[in-house]
Amino acid sequence: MSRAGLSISVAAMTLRHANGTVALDRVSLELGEGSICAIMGASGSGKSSLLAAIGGRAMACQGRILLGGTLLLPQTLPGLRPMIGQVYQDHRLVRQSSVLANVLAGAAATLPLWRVLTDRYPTDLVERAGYLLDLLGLDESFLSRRLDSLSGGQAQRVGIARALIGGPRLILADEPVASLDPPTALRALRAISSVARETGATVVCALHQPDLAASFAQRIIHLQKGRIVSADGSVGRDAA
Ligand SMILES: Nc1ncnc2c1ncn2[C@@H]1O[C@H](COP(=O)(O)OP(=O)(O)OP(=O)(O)O)[C@@H](O)[C@H]1O
Repeated sequence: MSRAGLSISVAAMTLRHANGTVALDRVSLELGEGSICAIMGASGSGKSSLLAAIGGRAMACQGRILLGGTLLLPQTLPGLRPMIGQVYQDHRLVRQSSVLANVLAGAAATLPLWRVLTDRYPTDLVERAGYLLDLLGLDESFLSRRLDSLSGGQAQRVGIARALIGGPRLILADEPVASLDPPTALRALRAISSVARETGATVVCALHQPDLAASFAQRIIHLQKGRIVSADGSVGRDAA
């Protein structure tokens, strides 16, 4: 599995929420394909808003975003979305479904509809789900468990596996280790970066822990009140 990651180009982007709050203020950012970037900043600084904008979940009111050279617009989003794996801050998992079904949902967009509707997923994909969960520290006994029987930290790792299973060219992770103890957090970030290296995916990840960001990312971007106040490191894999 080797495909190029998506480059990211954000130019003078301003994002204003419906209530008038300016969450991002003229943010510009260039990330090379396959690079791993951490976004840091205090609560409310705009990390989730930036990830939402790049993931096409919040349209910029000014500026532009290009993913792999394609301008992000409502009409280009359906083509881009299957290339993006997203880890949400609030997990967005189906509590009544099994762990396996939740993970496989991340690959649904890449499969023929009949497979999704009949719940008949390719064997290699089911094996991949087990592999990813194992990488994240959840053994195969978790596959058949209902999501609502899991702890918060276990559920968070299911959300990570769901984002990774479709072989995304871009991984956007919003505080993916917020519910995890330090060793498990490190393990989860290593799982994300090892899958990204394997597939060539670009990664943008919001984190609160400076030590984890330093060990995980080639580049760290600091946000403050919706603006980039510093961006360490260089773009692309050469900074590894
Ligand atoms: N749906 C929304 N409607 C209105 N304002 C919002 C909305 N979502 C976020 N905001 C505001 O936008 C700003 C940026 O919020 P954002 O969630 O991006 O910050 P964050 O850095 O991810 O914070 P945290 O670390 O707490 O998750 C904040 O002032 C927040 O109150």
